[in-house]
Amino acid sequence: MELVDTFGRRINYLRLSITDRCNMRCRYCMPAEGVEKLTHSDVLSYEELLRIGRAAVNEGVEKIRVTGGEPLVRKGILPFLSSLSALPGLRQLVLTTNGVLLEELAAPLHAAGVQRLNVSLDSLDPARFAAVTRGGDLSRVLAGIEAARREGFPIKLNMVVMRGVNDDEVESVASLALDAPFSVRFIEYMPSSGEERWQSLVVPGEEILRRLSARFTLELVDRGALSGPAREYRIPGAAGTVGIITPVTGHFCGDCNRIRVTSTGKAKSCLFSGGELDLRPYLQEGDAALQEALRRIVREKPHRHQLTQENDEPTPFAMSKIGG
Ligand SMILES: Nc1nc2c(ncn2[C@@H]2O[C@H](COP(=O)(O)OP(=O)(O)OP(=O)(O)O)[C@@H](O)[C@H]2O)c(=O)[nH]1
Ligand SMILES: C[S@@+](CC[C@H](N)C(=O)[O-])C[C@H]1O[C@@H](n2cnc3c(N)ncnc32)[C@H](O)[C@@H]1O
Ligand code: SF4
Ligand code: SF4
Repeated sequence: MELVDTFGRRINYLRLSITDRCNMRCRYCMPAEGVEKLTHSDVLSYEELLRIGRAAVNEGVEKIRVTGGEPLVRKGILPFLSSLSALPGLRQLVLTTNGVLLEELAAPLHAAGVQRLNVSLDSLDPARFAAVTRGGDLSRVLAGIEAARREGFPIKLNMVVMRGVNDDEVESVASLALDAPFSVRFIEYMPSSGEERWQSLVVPGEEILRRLSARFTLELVDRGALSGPAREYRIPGAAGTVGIITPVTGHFCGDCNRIRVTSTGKAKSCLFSGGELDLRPYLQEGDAALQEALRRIVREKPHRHQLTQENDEPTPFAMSKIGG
């Protein structure tokens, strides 16, 4: 089976959010307070999430990224990941985390079959890190990244670049790729939670690249079939790579290969726009119904999002609920 949308894009990547809770409150992702907490019964059980994963794999999905909220705060995640990784036909099980709990969980995550980790890292300055994440402890995240490295995980580091907040650190964060095999990615800030004047925080990917080019020689790397949205560059002599993710200024929608499912069971055809389908009623039926629901969401996938820096309409959605 293959999932192909109306624009001929093959959908082989599912981003599965398993919780909307988090042990940090990054200013670009969650409001300081007033996030309505989902109750236990709102959130899908692991059994239901596994059924969704299986249905997606039966439809031709080859890569599942587990995300959140912070996926590592949900109890019982390890047996769930083991079951997910055992799905016949799944080629990649990967996870995005803020790294806070990685020091203790890197080894069991590896044993559970997770193949790669993406870790958020927005500053190398402890005070600034704490400010951006509203209380995050940089030393724990760095210890987590180190533990994941020792465990042999390929690691991508994600930095959301915000003008006047952390953009002066682009070069120093990129330097992490010189000696260690990290793939360091700089992400354009996207509007979240309907905020105003978000445009002033966006540092366009081309500007980030210009700054990196002034410091390093950059050689474009070819993209693979299961690759995410980043444009990646090699620095001659460096152990890792650097890259940009440009959801605002440069559409990668033409190559989009993914759908999303939230922890409450809402399937989303696109991060920003397009339809949402509640999978709960389909979970009451057999797997065939669930697979048909996934085909339906793929049919509704929009060509691209309408977000531009010129667009003043704030987008009313919470990244932490969708999983990025
Ligand atoms: N607009 C948009 N942004 C995305 C999409 N997929 C990922 N992102 C953003 O890219 C950033 C990094 O996402 P990750 O969770 O690390 O996943 P990824 O980049 O797909 O991961 P890889 O498959 O390892 O390259 C996050 O800020 C996401 O919100 C997408 O389909 N559309
Ligand atoms: C929502 S988080 C969930 C996983 C995990 N808690 C983490 O922080 O990596 C997934 C990704 O979305 C990114 N993200 C969240 N809000 C964003 C925003 N407003 N603009 C760009 N990226 C954002 C984060 O940096 C992270 O890489
Ligand atoms: S980006 Fe990740 S760590 Fe930060 S608040 Fe959102 S879910 Fe939590
Ligand atoms: S904005 Fe929508 S269509 Fe574009 S890459 Fe992201 S999910 Fe795909």
